[in-house]
Amino acid sequence: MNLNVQNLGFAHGSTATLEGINASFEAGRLSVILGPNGAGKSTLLACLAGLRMPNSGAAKLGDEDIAAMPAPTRAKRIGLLPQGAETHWAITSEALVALGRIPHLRGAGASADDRRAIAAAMHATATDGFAHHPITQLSGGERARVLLARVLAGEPEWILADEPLANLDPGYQLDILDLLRQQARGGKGVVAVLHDLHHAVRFADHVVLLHQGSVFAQGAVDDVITAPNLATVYGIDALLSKDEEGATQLLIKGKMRS
Ligand SMILES: Nc1ncnc2c1ncn2[C@@H]1O[C@H](COP(=O)(O)OP(=O)(O)OP(=O)(O)O)[C@@H](O)[C@H]1O
Repeated sequence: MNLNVQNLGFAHGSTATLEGINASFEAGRLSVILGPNGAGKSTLLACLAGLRMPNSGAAKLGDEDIAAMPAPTRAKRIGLLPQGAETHWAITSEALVALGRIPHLRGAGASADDRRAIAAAMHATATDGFAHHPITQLSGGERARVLLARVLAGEPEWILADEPLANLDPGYQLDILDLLRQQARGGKGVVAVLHDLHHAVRFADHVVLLHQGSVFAQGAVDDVITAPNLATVYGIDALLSKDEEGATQLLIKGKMRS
């Protein structure tokens, strides 16, 4: 089942943020939304998660309008890791991850399934080592992984991650990207907003490049992350080539000279 947006428009007040967006995201793929600051990436992700109501068009899961889904159904099917998510109360990591099971609870406390899902999510994100530590005493990177574990614990069909690599060191960035790719290989739909073009080149199965609230290009990495597209959208001078194994390599040389 795919996640798709049809002629979607969204305005913050009277200012149009997204206009005429048509895009399709397939389960089993790691899709990446790219675009400069303010292009509308988070707003699009919020529409896909059903947290923003489009002013025109629709975001759909298969044929179902996401904005019209009952919230508990939506929360079971679509897990969102918001940008810059923070926690200000001293809940333990494990208790925070357990909150990801709320859509599944039936009032009788945690089931064996809940405990298994929580343990699996903490193991996958390497957060089990600080399961009993208060979240307020973790580093930014550790906290980011716990917040991702919370999404995974809900075992949603779709994982929407808004800048999931913020605060992570390079090693953990690769681990999280690997984890998101594994989730996609396992059949889930994964849509991540990223800023790092190198990561997008290396990990994305599908890219949607936004520019000023519209889709500038979408498709396979090699069709979207091209030197002319990067020059227009980001104003950067980039060189793309293939290495001896056929993998795309990106070199950002600098800003375009005007
Ligand atoms: N709550 C809001 N009220 C008014 N305008 C907003 C609000 N949230 C976002 N915007 C505006 O909508 C536009 C798109 O914002 P959005 O956060 O979707 O962009 P983004 O591509 O995710 O940016 P970034 O890479 O900086 O996170 C921006 O111009 C932003 O200023």
